[in-house]
Amino acid sequence: MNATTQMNDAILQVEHLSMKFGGLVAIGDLSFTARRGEITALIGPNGAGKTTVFNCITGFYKPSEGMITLNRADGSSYLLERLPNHEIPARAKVARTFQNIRLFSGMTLLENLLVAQHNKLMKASGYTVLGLFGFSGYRKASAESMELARHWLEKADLVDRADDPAGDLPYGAQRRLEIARAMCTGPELLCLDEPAAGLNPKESAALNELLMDIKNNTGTSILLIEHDMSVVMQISDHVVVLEYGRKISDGNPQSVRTDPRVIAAYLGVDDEEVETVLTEVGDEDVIEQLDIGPDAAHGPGTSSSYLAGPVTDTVGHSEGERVTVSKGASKAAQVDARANLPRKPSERATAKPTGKSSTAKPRGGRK
Ligand SMILES: Nc1ncnc2c1ncn2[C@@H]1O[C@H](COP(=O)(O)OP(=O)(O)OP(=O)(O)O)[C@@H](O)[C@H]1O
Repeated sequence: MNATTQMNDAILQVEHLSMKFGGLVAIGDLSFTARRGEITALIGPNGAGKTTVFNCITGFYKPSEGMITLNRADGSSYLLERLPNHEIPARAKVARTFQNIRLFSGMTLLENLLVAQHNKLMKASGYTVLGLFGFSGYRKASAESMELARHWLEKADLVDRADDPAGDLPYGAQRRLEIARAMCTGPELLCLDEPAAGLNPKESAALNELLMDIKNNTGTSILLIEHDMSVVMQISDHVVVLEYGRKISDGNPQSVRTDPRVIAAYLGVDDEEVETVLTEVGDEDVIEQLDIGPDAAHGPGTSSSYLAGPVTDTVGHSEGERVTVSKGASKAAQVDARANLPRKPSERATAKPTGKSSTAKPRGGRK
């Protein structure tokens, strides 16, 4: 694969992105790529910086440093951090949904999908009232908008409720309507912020089906923030993991799932599974870490600049050795530090589960 092909394969390139809020470094030197036609998931514990990354991509925040490049299928590229906010959906073709549903709840489902196409319709009217009645271009655009709205209502399995107010829909259906509305803008990159939050298993399955349909049958690539690991593991092609604003893992779902740094930072798997995986990688120290629970001293909210800081901390090791890690080090960094310790081969071979039950949970709860 040559360099040009690789460039075209990347719909989104995030390079050395940093976002600071006063003394708080919410994102620190983050780089990753989302490939065209794939579902890329951005995961990490609460406060890891996922929504901040979305806000930088979609123009809500201007990053402190770094470059965000959107490569459209027609070969044009846009530096999103330099594009005015309103041009990001219109020119770069990036659409997003939010953690909190933002539908027009008093409008019908159909009206919600037509409003999303307002710009296209206004353009076709020539921006005049006369245009609304006189231009054949407007009538054609209007018919196309209705057709597109109907298409996405069908895809979202909502066509039977087209004339109901959006606010009357069950929660899972509202989530699908939001995605349908975003798809009516014809995005090349669809950014979804926790689309499965609050869904029951049946609604979650319907969401997975809709997202797989988008992936397989449209040219739209998906970037997804999600806490629901059943969604992430089932539909993602590529997973990027953040902790304290830094990338700690990047790969396919299977490799990320078994990465000890991820397990230590973001316990999105069953307790038994955590122990099995850690035993397989021979790291009993991490299991002990998990039993201690979340590292409140290093968590968000307790430090005004927890990514930076030369202060060091000395951590006792079960075999009497001592590992020095930076005081602000994340659990992932501590796992890395321990991984560098010399170990006797015989000890590695005989590593056994401790039999202790891991009690640590992902930091914080869902919003
Ligand atoms: N506008 C802001 N001003 C100050 N701090 C902010 C702002 N937005 C985000 N932060 C801080 O940046 C850090 C990352 O927040 P962010 O919401 O991006 O995390 P997240 O990974 O999306 O979390 P969650 O999973 O809970 O949604 C947090 O410490 C948060 O308090």
